[in-house]
Amino acid sequence: LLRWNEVRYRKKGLPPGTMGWPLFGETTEFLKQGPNFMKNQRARYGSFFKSHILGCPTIVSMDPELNRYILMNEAKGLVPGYPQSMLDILGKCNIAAVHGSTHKYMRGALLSIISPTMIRDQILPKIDEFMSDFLSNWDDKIINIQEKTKEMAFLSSLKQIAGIDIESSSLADSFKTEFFKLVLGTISLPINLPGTNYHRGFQARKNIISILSKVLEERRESNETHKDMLGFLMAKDENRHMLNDEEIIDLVITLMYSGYETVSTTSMMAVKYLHDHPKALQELRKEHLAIKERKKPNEPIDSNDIKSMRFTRAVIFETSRLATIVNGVLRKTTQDMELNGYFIPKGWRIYVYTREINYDPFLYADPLTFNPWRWMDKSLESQNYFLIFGGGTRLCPGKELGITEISTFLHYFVTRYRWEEVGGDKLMKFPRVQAPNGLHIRVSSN
Ligand code: HEM
Repeated sequence: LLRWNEVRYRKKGLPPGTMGWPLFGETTEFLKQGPNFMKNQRARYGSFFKSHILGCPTIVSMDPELNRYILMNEAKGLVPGYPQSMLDILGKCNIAAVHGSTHKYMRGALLSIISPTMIRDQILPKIDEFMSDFLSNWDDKIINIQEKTKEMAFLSSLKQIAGIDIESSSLADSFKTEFFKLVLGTISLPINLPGTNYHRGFQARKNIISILSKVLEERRESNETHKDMLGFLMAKDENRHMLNDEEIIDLVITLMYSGYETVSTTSMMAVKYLHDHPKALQELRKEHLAIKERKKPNEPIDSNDIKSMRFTRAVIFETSRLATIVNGVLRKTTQDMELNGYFIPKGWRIYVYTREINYDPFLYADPLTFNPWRWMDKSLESQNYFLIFGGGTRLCPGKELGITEISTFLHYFVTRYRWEEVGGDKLMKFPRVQAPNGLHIRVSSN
C-alpha cells in the first residue's frame, strides 16, 4: 500500500524522482523543508524530476533553459495549472482559467486599461492621491507594516478600478472584508463545508459579484461616464472586443487578486531590507528628496518622476530577487507530450520553479547580499533567465503598474518618515513570504 503512488504513476520514460505516500505524496516534505527539499531532490535526480505535491503528480523544472521553453509554448499544450480552489474562487473567466483566443481578448482588454498611457494619464494621479492620504499621520506610532501594505495594495487597486475611496464609502470596508476572505479561500484545500476557508472564500466571491453587479447596474442607469478601469471596460469601443458582465467582473477580481500579494509583500520586504541597509536607504532617500525639492508643496508625482526613480526601481528588483516574492509558476499538460527527452502524461502539473535562479552566483555576484546597485545596469533586467515577472504569453501585464505603485509608496514613506523595527518579529520565506505575527515598526516624522 505504501508503494501505491509509485505503482499508480509508473510509466515508461518518466523523469526520475519519487512519488511519496499514497494521497499526500511528498507534500509534507515539500512544505516542511521548502527550498531544501527542491535542492535535495535536484542533487539526487537533476533539474527535471517528478514528485507528487499538493494533490497532483508534478514535474519540477529547475532548468533555466527549459523553464523558458515551457513558458513560451503554451500553444503546445502547456497551460496554467493553478489549484482547483483558486480556479473555483477566481471564476471561470479569470485569466489563468482561459486559454487560446479567450485568453487573447481577456488579456487584450486588461492591457488596454493598464497601458503606459493609461498609467500616465488616469492611474498614476489616483495612485498618488491615494498614497499621499494613506501615508499621513503615521508618526509617533507603532505600525504593523505587513497589515498596512496589504491594506495599501487592496485600497489602491479599488480606487483605480472603481474610484472607490476608503473615507467616502462603507463599500470599501465591506469589500475589503470579503476580498481578504476570498484570498484565503484560493489557497485552501477545496473542501466545501461550512467553516472551511474554501467555503468562506466561495461565499466571499458571491458577495463580491453582487457588490460589483450593483455598481455596474447603477452606472448603467445613471448614464454617467467614469474615468476608472470599470468605466473603460464598460465603454463601447469598436477597436476592441467588448466583454460581457461576467467577464468584466472576473477580470476585476483577477486584477485585484494578482496585484495584491505581490505588491504588498514586495513593499513590506523593501521596508525591511532598507531598514537593514542604511546605505541603500540613504541613496533612496536622496533620490526622493531631489524629486520633492523640484516640485511645489503637494504637487503630485507624475510619470516623469517615476521614470527618474532609477535607484528605486533597482531597490524593487533587488527586493523581488532576494526575497523571492514568487517561487515559480504552475502549468499543466493538456496532452501526453515529450519534454527534455522524457514522457510527460496528460494532466500532470509542471512546477516551473524559478527560485534558485535568483541566487545563482554566476548571474548575481554575492547573491545573498542586498545590493540594489547591481540593477543600475539595466541590461540585468532583460537577461533571459530573469523570470520574476514570468515570461512568454503570460508575462505579467501589471509589471509597470506594480512598480509605479511601490515607487509612489516608497516616495511618501521615505520623504515623510524614519522608522526602526520594534524587533522580535519572525519572517517566513516559504512557501510564501510573510511575517506570521506581523512586522512592527516605530515610525517618526522625518
Ligand atoms: C509587482 C509585483 C508583481 C510580481 C512579482 C508579479 C509576478 C507575476 C508573475 C510571475 C506572473 C506569471 C504567472 C504565470 O505565468 O502563471 C504574473 C502574471 C500576472 N500578473 Fe503579475 N506580478 C506583479 C504585479 C502585478 C500587478 C500590480 C497586477 C495587476 C495590475 C498583475 C497582474 C497579473 C496578471 C493579470 C497576470 C496573468 C497574466 C496572464 O495570464 O496572461 N501583476 N505576475
